[in-house]
Amino acid sequence: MFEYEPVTDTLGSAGHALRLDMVTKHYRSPGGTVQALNGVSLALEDGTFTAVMGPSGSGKSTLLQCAAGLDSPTSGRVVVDGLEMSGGTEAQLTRFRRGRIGFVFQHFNLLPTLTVLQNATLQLRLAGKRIDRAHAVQVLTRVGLTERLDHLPAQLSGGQQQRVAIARALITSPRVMFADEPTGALDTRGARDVLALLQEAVRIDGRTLVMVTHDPVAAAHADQVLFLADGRLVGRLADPTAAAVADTMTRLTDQVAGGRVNEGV
Ligand SMILES: Nc1ncnc2c1ncn2[C@@H]1O[C@H](COP(=O)(O)OP(=O)(O)OP(=O)(O)O)[C@@H](O)[C@H]1O
Repeated sequence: MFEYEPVTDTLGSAGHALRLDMVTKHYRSPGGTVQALNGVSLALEDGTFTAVMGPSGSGKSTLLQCAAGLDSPTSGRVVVDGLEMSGGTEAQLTRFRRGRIGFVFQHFNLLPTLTVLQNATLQLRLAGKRIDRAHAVQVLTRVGLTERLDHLPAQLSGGQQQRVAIARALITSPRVMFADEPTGALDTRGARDVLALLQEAVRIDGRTLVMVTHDPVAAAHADQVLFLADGRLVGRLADPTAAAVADTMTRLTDQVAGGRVNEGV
């Protein structure tokens, strides 16, 4: 029996792969309390690609960590696949994430002593699931790594390592995939390949993707861009172009510098 109860309130989660209701996150630091997130609410439909942007320190990584169940909000709730995730023990959260949530990190987070195939199937192994080698090879073929199954991460380029990380996330068939600066450590070509694969995960497999990025070109691959400033959502751009994203970011950064965040972008 699963520990988390389905959400049956009047706000309605139907069709929403991910929903955040008034999520706040406060950190205690030597200088006092930092309000990293200040009442963030959003609802993302199935099979959509959302980029999250904002000035440094605006709360992007905190938002991703809380939405992905890697950290707990101070208040508010996170609903994935119609089930509330907030709260619970670390073991319960880990079980909840399995099969629902995939994560792609900026620095790949591969284990250096495991091969490509072993890294890609690690989550299944940790969950005690049977490894379907044919399926794993199929996913690795799709990300262009058929010839590299027995290589170690150190024998791969950055772009190839990130493709292993994408395969690792895809193999568990998650409802929602989170990517934190997935192209931040890659050259232009590596970044382009990774963005194409992430787009494919949404368009072909119907995954819901949330990606934090500083790069307007990367953000322009998404269906929409959400802008954060001082821990609040302050704007949204649908069908973004790189130029429109860059322009909005410039205005937002100027507003933050001038203390005019509440004007919206
Ligand atoms: N563990 C922590 N302890 C204390 N403060 C934290 C912690 N993590 C984040 N913060 C603070 O919370 C705020 C939001 O940080 P966060 O990393 O989410 O921002 P960001 O938008 O991702 O920034 P960047 O673009 O620079 O990566 C910042 O003021 C940061 O200093």
